Amino acid sequence: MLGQMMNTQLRISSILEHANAVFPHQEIVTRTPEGPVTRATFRQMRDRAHRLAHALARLGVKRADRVGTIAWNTQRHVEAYYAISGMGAVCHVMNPRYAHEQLVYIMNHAEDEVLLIDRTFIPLVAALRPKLPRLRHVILMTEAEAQPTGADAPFEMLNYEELLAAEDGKGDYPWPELDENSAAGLCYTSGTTGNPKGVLYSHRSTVLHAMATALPSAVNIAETDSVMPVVPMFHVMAWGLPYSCMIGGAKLVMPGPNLDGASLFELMDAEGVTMAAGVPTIWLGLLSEMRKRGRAPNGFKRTLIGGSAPATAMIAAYEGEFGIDVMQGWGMTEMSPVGSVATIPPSKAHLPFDARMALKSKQGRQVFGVELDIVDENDRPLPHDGKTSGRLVARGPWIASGYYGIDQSPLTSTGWLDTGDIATIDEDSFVTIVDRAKDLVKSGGEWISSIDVENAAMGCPGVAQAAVIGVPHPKWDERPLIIVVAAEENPADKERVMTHLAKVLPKWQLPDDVVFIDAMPLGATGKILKTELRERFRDHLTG
Ligand SMILES: Nc1ncnc2c1ncn2[C@@H]1O[C@H](COP(=O)(O)OP(=O)(O)OP(=O)(O)O)[C@@H](O)[C@H]1O
Repeated sequence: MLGQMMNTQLRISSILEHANAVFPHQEIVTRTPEGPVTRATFRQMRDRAHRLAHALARLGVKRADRVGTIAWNTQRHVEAYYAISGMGAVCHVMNPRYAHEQLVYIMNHAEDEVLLIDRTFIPLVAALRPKLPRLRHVILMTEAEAQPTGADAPFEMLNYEELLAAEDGKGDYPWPELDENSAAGLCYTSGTTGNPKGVLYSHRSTVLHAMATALPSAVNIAETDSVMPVVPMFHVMAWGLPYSCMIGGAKLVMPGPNLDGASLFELMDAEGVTMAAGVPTIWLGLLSEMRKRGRAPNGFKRTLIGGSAPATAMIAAYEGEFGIDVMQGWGMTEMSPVGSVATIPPSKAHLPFDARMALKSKQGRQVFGVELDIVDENDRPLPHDGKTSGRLVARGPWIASGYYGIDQSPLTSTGWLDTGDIATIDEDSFVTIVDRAKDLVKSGGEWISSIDVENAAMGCPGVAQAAVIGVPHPKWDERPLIIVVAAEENPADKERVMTHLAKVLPKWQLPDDVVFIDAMPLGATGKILKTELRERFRDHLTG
């Protein structure tokens, strides 16, 4: 017997219409790539998204066409998210930090017909343009009067505001009644091995992911919040925040291109940001700015840190020095991205500070909708005892079942997504990522977690950043090498780092050497690029 409830479809356009109906006066604030801070209400933004959809239709965009974006976190980019997906086309976000040949591959593979860009990326697109035969229009997201001409416009660009102005008075765009499984968004993983792979989100997966992440047991997004997604909109749809904030009714504060600690602090302070989200390297910058000023930005209460493991020392500094609640999130492009969030359950709230910080250093518990498990090499489930480690697998309605346009499956033999991470899960469902399988240091048949050694090093005074890699060793196959960026104040030296590590790690896990560098190489998403470090220091122990 079937239930008798309506089978209305989950669509991204319904998020926009809901926000317009229920939170019409809520604001989106942007520090634009041009500099000034702009603001609009959700209602104004919704009307502009309708006009953009009209304009794209006039340019010939049809259902299922791919429309690319290379843009910062801005109001116009959010409008593009809603207009493109709402009209039934596919919003293809691209990371401008990818290598040129990767971007050319991605855009040709996705067959983008129209591309929306910020002015920062004119030189980048000028270099790519001759290699993009399918691309019909490039739209520059800037004011009409700021549209470049002559040598500043090396290829033909339409102006975003002129396109919108031409649609004035047209009224609402008739959002099509799409099947909820229709494609809505496209994001390519960086593909540290081989070509990038496209993950194709649907309306259903996007809406469900946004609803689940907004829940109090996950990221907890409310109308009283002012949320700043520092995580770029070109990286896994800014972890779904442009959707979940409009479901929850939270004010959106978009930082544009300036992501240094001082710029973030100023905008957060002015806009009363209560919750901000980004990768660990961003929060190191903000932490040092807060220490310089001796205070946190006005109203700042919580931060969501994910994308790679935040050091326990940093979590403890946010909480201990500034009273800011750190939530760690774990996930991946193939998972829309959120899989788990670490928050302290009431049953553990009485624990001493260090024990609570240790719990927050785990990657947290699965959010509703996602099932997580660990398996052995034959895909057989392993015990959730907090000790046994295995390959972390996931399944759920916002987890990829394949890649766009290529015949390569990310699934295990039992149909779960293989995340490429090695993890333990305890009796309370807390997941601990031991390491990415490819980052584990394999020393004489034993595995050393680079995350554990990095965490230990980050607790050493005078260490600003630490990365551990496995390098070839004549006797043990691989041994850990630690690469350190020393803090400006009271910088650590080799002896201090090794003495500190010897106090907290077993002897066999101690790195064979400490190397100091001026700055960590960062990948396209702001994570430390271990592939580059491995390449650079491959011969360090063998000469
Ligand atoms: N909180 C976290 N703690 C530890 N690792 C994390 C965390 N969040 C994400 N990760 C790591 O990031 C991975 C997902 O990365 P993502 O999908 O963003 O692409 P990426 O880092 O660019 O990698 P690639 O494109 O090469 O697959 C996870 O599998 C995990 O290894």
